[in-house]
Amino acid sequence: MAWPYVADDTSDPLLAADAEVWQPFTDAVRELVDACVQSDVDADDVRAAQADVEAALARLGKARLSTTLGQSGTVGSRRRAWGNPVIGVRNPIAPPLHVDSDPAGRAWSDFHLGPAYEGPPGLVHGGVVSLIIDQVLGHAVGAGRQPAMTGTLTIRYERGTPLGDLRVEAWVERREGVKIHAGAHVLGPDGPTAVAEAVFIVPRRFRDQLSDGIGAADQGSTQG
Ligand SMILES: CCCCCCCCCCCCCCCC(=O)SCCNC(=O)CCNC(=O)[C@H](O)C(C)(C)COP(=O)(O)OP(=O)(O)OC[C@H]1O[C@@H](n2cnc3c(N)ncnc32)[C@H](O)[C@@H]1OP(=O)(O)O
Repeated sequence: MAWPYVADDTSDPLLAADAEVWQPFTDAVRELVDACVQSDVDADDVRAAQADVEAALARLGKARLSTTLGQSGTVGSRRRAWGNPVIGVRNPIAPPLHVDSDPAGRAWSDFHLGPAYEGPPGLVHGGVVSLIIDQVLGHAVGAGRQPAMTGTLTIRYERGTPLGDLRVEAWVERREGVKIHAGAHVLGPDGPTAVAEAVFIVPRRFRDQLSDGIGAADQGSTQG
């Protein structure tokens, strides 16, 4: 099976210009989501705001992409993860996280989660914690430039994760053939709130293309 991306020839300057338009718009929609869960105005204001949102929807709905943002790419398989729900430039669901990584297989991010991500009162929804851990694990594993997918993800929720400023760290622990074992945790003001173990798998369909980079030679530990 081929790469699941549709290549296009969008240049870097065009991409940057596109981001300049969409990023502020997405930020505004994210604030709208926050207002949706936090605003305390009366019913007339809510109805008036709904009409404004519906007008915006009519304008945006005039044209639609033929693929998802994740499927569209650029020449050379460079990916445009603009629709990603954790880091996407065009996804207001994304907090968004800015994730740093290094080639040794470590990834980390300092981020903020507001009331739109609440599960238990004042705490982050466990599924959101898992979403963020999965993504940042993906960056740690992807730092080795191997396209791998989460096979198994185990999370131990040590204590509630408070809404607010948080940090996530992930690291590759070892590679065993097509399996990449990795770990991660989310840190709140009082230390780790959730600790994860994961096994990423290089899917069968990618193994032939990557046979040089996978195997016993990749064994190693980079716990961070
Ligand atoms: C180019 C670089 C770009 C860099 C860019 C950087 C940025 C990068 C950011 C990405 C950020 C995304 C981060 C989100 C990550 C997701 O959310 S991924 C989405 C969630 N995961 C899925 O949807 C996966 C669904 N499952 C599958 O597609 C397939 O089951 C899998 C996992 C690919 C495995 O299928 P397969 O390739 O056919 O595997 P198979 O040959 O049967 O088994 C191979 C080995 O793996 C083991 N295995 C199979 N399945 C599993 C499993 N689920 N658990 C544990 N072990 C398993 C088998 O037992 C076997 O082991 P051995 O017998 O060899 O010892």
